Amino acid sequence: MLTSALRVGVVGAGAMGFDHIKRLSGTITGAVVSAVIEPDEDRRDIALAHAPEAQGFASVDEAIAAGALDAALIATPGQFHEAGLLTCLQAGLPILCEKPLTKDPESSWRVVEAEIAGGKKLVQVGFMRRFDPEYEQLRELIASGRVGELLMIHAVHRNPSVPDSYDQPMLINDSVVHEFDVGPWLAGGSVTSVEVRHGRRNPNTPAHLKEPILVLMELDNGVLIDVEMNVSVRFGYQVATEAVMADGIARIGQPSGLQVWQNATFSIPEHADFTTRFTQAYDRQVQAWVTAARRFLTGEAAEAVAGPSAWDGYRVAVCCAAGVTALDRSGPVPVELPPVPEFYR
Ligand SMILES: NC(=O)C1=CN([C@@H]2O[C@H](COP(=O)(O)OP(=O)(O)OC[C@H]3O[C@@H](n4cnc5c(N)ncnc54)[C@H](O)[C@@H]3O)[C@@H](O)[C@H]2O)C=CC1
Ligand SMILES: O=C1[C@@H](O)[C@H](O)[C@@H](O)[C@H](O)[C@H]1O
Repeated sequence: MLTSALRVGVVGAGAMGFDHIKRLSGTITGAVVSAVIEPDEDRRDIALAHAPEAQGFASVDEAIAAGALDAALIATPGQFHEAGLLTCLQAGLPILCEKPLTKDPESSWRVVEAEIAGGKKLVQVGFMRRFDPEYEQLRELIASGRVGELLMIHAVHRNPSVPDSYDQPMLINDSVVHEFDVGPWLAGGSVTSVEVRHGRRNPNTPAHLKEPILVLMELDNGVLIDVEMNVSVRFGYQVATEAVMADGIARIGQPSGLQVWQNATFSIPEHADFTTRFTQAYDRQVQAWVTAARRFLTGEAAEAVAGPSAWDGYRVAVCCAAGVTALDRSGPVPVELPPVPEFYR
């Protein structure tokens, strides 16, 4: 039974894991980083310097065997998520797992099956856009019908640049993965097909990539969602959405902040990367998860989840698989999902 702060073990102390460690040690209430689980010793030591109450471990098994955590935040690269999830589920730990849930639909399904077998909802997936205040407002506006029925969504997802390790499927699996979650969440429907179009290549695009791409999702309620996925824009990081409704439009993700007029020029700052664009979303996501995990461990709640579930992670993995197929095929690729298991309804 949990009587004090939630002891969180952070698995993976790279870019996102380190960011979450600082968040958990600073802004989040009701939690403490009790374990930094990271095979790279240098990274582990740097992270431990920001988590004064934490012990360091090289693997999840060691940390669990030492009884060092009440809950796990998984921030390893996607291909390692399944192993970490299955180990933590086996130990009955609440888990916040960074996106994607796992690397493909088959492994995501195994996680869904393991969670159902355990009988408790323990897995929350880090689709943090659902916690961004503007996305929340847009969803509420669409659902209210105040501007009429939703017809289409236009989305842009622009990164200034990407590392050499970022390959063509990552346009889908690492980046559009967010739109596959948040688009249907906004529109209140389920994706039935995905199409990818390649237009003129950006001369700034790294030699091994072919982009920008345009991704078109068709939903079962007739709504179309298009996403410009563009990872060589140079000017900054931009994620913006326009919802077209019967009686008007609504936009989120527009530049805001200090406006400057100088030398016959008007400027507003733009984000350089996702860490500032989605600061509030990450903070609110982690706080909601900590609160839910605490309520679960004290017996006040039946589940440890306050956001996207393992089912959402599976559903998105199926969309990503269709999206990767669509990268090399003309026309729409169908998305076929089994019925939502009773456990997730
Ligand atoms: N929600 C968002 O906006 C973002 C989410 N992410 C997600 O966060 C996750 C991590 O991404 P990054 O931090 O960029 O990766 P990274 O490569 O910077 O860090 C990953 C760390 O995990 C460690 N690691 C690898 N295998 C491990 C294992 N079995 N146990 C413990 N540690 C292990 C590595 O040594 C490394 O330090 C990915 O799933 C990625 O998709 C990344 C960027 C933004
Ligand atoms: O998850 C993220 C990165 O991994 C990805 O590479 C970016 O495109 C996304 O905008 C960011 O939120």
